[in-house]
Amino acid sequence: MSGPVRSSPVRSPTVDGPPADGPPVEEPPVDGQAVGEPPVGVRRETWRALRARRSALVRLAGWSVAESLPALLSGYLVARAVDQGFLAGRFVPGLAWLGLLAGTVLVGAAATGRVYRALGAVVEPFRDELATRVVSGALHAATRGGGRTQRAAVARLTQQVEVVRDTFGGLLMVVRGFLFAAVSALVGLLALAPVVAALVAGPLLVGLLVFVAGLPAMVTHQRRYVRAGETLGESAATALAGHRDVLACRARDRVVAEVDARVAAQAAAERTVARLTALRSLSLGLGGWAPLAVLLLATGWLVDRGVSTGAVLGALIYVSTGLQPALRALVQGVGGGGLRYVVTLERILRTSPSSTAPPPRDRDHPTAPPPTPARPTIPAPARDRLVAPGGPAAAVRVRDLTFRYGPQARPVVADFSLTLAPGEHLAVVGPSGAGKSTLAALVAGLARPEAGTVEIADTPVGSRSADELARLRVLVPQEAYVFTASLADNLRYLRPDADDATLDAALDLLGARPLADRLGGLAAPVEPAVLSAGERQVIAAVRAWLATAPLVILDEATCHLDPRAEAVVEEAFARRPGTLIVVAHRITSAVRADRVLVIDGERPLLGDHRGLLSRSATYRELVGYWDEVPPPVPASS
Ligand SMILES: Nc1ncnc2c1ncn2[C@@H]1O[C@H](COP(=O)(O)OP(=O)(O)OP(=O)(O)O)[C@@H](O)[C@H]1O
Repeated sequence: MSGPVRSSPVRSPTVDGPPADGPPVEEPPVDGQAVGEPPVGVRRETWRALRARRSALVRLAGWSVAESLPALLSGYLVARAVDQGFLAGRFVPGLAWLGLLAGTVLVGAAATGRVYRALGAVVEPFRDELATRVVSGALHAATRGGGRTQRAAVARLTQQVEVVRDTFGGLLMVVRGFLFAAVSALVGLLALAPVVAALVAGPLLVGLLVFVAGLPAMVTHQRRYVRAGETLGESAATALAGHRDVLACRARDRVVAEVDARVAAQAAAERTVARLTALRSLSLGLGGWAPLAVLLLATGWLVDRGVSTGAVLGALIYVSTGLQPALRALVQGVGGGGLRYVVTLERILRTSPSSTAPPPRDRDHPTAPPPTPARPTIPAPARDRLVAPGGPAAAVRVRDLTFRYGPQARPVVADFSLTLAPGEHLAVVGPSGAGKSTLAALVAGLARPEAGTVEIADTPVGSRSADELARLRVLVPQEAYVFTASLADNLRYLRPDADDATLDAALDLLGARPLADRLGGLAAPVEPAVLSAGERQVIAAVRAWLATAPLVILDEATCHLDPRAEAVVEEAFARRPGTLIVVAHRITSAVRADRVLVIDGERPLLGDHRGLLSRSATYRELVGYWDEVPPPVPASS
């Protein structure tokens, strides 16, 4: 029974703790960003990246000066061409001034290529740093969390690194472009006539102020929009990954409603972001268009005050070809890519630890992995209860088992002990990823523990051959193995001496008769590819039921069957002589078992269904996913 639609954290289970049971531990969200929080370290990180590349920035500035030459001289040269050339009837000097302007344009174009080269020297190392940070963060998280990286999270983060790279480069270009264009234009205007510069600078400043004042709100809503997109993605991915559980626990409507709500939230956030673009248009209108209007309106007044016609024309050129495009690029670049830069970098910094900060180490053993917290083992009274005094030997005895998937990984099973009496029926439940299948593999002798022992029928399973293990236990995994041969051959695989009557009886008992009839009887060929997952599970279940091994472990082996067919199979196994462990994915499996082992992080518990309902919040939470059971038993029962 795994927790549906809940992506559980990787936790190390041990079996049974004290009866008291605290509230379930909630995993902190991957990103704890609350909407409206100020950027975390984005400014600091950006300055650090810029300071670390000072020489590249100096080169960038140098080439930017050369690139800005046309912006600096255009109005001035045009004014000269008009005043000293064309208006005075002297075409050759007029054309010479324009020729000079063409020369500056060529110089500027040549410098633009160099600008991009210098830009790469600033942006690319920053991107590499972030990529390193993301990858090492994911590796550390994986080694802390049991060996598996969150592939979706890493893919998302690396995609975000590319977004930061692009937007960082874009931001540098537009801010730099605006600064050089604005300074060039203002210097040019001052050279033409200081009064013209004053007329242009006023509205330009107002437009800039409006834009800067609106930036915090834009950042907040952009962040909300990004977060909404991610929440929607996570929610949809979880729902997809858990669709089997969702259907099994009839939670479809609830999950659809949840995903719908996320879609609506993202749409609302996107609408707000779109509305805020109006603020950008306002600042562009004030800073870019108002100076033009002011100049045109003031033309007569300027000429009366002795400003030449060429100077007025030159001023218009400064505004329309220099200031206005640069301001538009700034407003659009900062309001679009710039906001994405802030929000995306902020998320990377939150999600991935700094690569310069080493992971915590044991001081005495510098190469030791991070310490894992001590975990409780089954207390003695609980262990004793499982074996009747003076009764037969234990069917399964697990002692102090510890297992991890890699030397640096956190243990999935730690100091785990458990004893099952012969004939006992145990259900193992817990959220997805809690370690149920790992435990099943360890008990079956398929995984080798780092420490501890497993005995089945008083026989240690460690270093046994496959044949010896097959005599001790049968493990039926979720993906049933069926091979191309007759149905009878498939069923006899673990018990070659079974006669047809035995096979027929097993088929009837496990509810597999309709399938056998449809296939054409025991002698009919079985083609695995044309069977459904449920049909393959039925065949594998009958085969396991026929085996003579004293222990059967069903690891979600009936998950593709409907509840009624599953009940038939499990009841057949429960009546079969021997011990049964069921990794359960429906509450009915837990209700049927003698005992239930709840694996969930640091507080695993062992008990029966009713007892666990009254004393385990985790168990109640798991049960709450299913609507096919009666409400929890009150604490007094
Ligand atoms: N081959 C593997 N390599 C590395 N880590 C693994 C491997 N198999 C499982 N894990 C990790 O071990 C932990 C326990 O996994 P396990 O499959 O035993 O959980 P489970 O409770 O059976 O989950 P589910 O109900 O989803 O099958 C998880 O964190 C999982 O990511």
